[in-house]
Amino acid sequence: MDREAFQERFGLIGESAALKQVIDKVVQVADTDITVLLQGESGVGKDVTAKAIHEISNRKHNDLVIVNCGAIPEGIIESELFGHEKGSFTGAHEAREGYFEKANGGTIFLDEIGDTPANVQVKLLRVLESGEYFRVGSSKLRTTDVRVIAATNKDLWQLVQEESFREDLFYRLDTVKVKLPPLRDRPDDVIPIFRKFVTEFSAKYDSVFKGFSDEAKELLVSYRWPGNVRELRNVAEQLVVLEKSQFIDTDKLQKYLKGRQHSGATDNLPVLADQNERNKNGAFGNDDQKLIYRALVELQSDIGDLKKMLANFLYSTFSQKNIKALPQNIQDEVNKPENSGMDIDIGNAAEEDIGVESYAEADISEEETEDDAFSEFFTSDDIPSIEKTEQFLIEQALRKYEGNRRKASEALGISERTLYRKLDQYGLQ
Ligand SMILES: Nc1ncnc2c1ncn2[C@@H]1O[C@H](COP(=O)(O)OP(=O)(O)OP(=O)(O)O)[C@@H](O)[C@H]1O
Repeated sequence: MDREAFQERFGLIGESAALKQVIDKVVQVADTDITVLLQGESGVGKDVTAKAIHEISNRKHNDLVIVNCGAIPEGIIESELFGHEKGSFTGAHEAREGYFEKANGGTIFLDEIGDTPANVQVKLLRVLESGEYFRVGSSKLRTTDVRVIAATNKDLWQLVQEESFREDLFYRLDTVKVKLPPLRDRPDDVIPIFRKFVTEFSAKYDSVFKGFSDEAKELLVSYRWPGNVRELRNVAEQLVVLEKSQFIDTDKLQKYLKGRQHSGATDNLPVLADQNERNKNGAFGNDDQKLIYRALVELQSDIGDLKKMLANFLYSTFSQKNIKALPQNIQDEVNKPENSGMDIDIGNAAEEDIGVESYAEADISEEETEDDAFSEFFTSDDIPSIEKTEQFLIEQALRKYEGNRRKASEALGISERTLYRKLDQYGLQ
């Protein structure tokens, strides 16, 4: 297959020398079993290229298994990749094959490979070198025959320098490196790709804008496109839908680009108020003020949550003696009833009955407190309602297991899902 046929078949538009070079290399190696490392910023086309390589390889009749190594929680990535045996960890009710097993005979695409945890990197190296691996919880050596395509938006060599990526794995992956250049480095590609998206979206939404001014075209080409082709696609879609029958000049186009026009610290602000959107005194307009206000309120609430989390953590981790050694303002926060891990809503009378308010203040051990609370609660003359008892037990269980909901639900003999529902029902955090 030649370059033009490849571009045509996979809809990869572009006329820049940089893209042509990339495609030539891809076509050259696609029909082999060689490992390919795709490198490039987010949205440059790594995913679509990996799929294309598989589609024209001699493995195309078998599976292409796509794994986003950065999206799988660290605790389960090994079993996801290599599978596990029944009973090998809590929750492993059945034996399960992993992605390498599924991809046997086909291709595995390891996206965001730079995010693979260190303990799994060593196992990846082995399977890449010899095709050998073990399921979690098994000592039986298995083999798989996979072609590996990996992708990263990070500089893997830099990760090696920082010792977060194994050097041997780096060299193993670095066999054929395909660097997909960012869109800003191939301005010749912008208009052709944009045209393709506009045609597609116009057909999809039965909508079209009237045309484009020359200045607007220039702006499209000179814009930095931090989100690369994905961002260009989004802009095309928005213009087709939101600017139906309109003529697009730079002002109109700016609306869809301006949030990302500038680079630097202001990129992190929720609002980028353009000078021309401010009033004559240079003050922010109404909408800007609202957005800034909303952002500040959210920030305040986030800080409040963080304070609570920290206070809860300190309360459950530190002894009262240690808490007393903390600065007074932190002690005050920790000793607030809602942060002392005892924010159950059981009414004042019941609180007094079981001595809840003394938890944060008394210099007594946790175990004594729990025992007291239980005996007082259950020997009280007033029979507490089932609801109050339930709340009390949930709170005690959470307290005993330091907020660990899985352990608490196990102790209570209910599912974790039921526990969540009850916490919600009783307004407990
Ligand atoms: N040259 C191109 N011509 C047409 N469409 C393209 C081109 N390059 C990329 N695209 C499209 O841009 C979008 C983003 O591409 P893709 O998902 O492959 O990027 P990526 O590099 O894998 O991004 P990420 O790292 O975020 O996963 C997709 O819709 C893809 O089809």
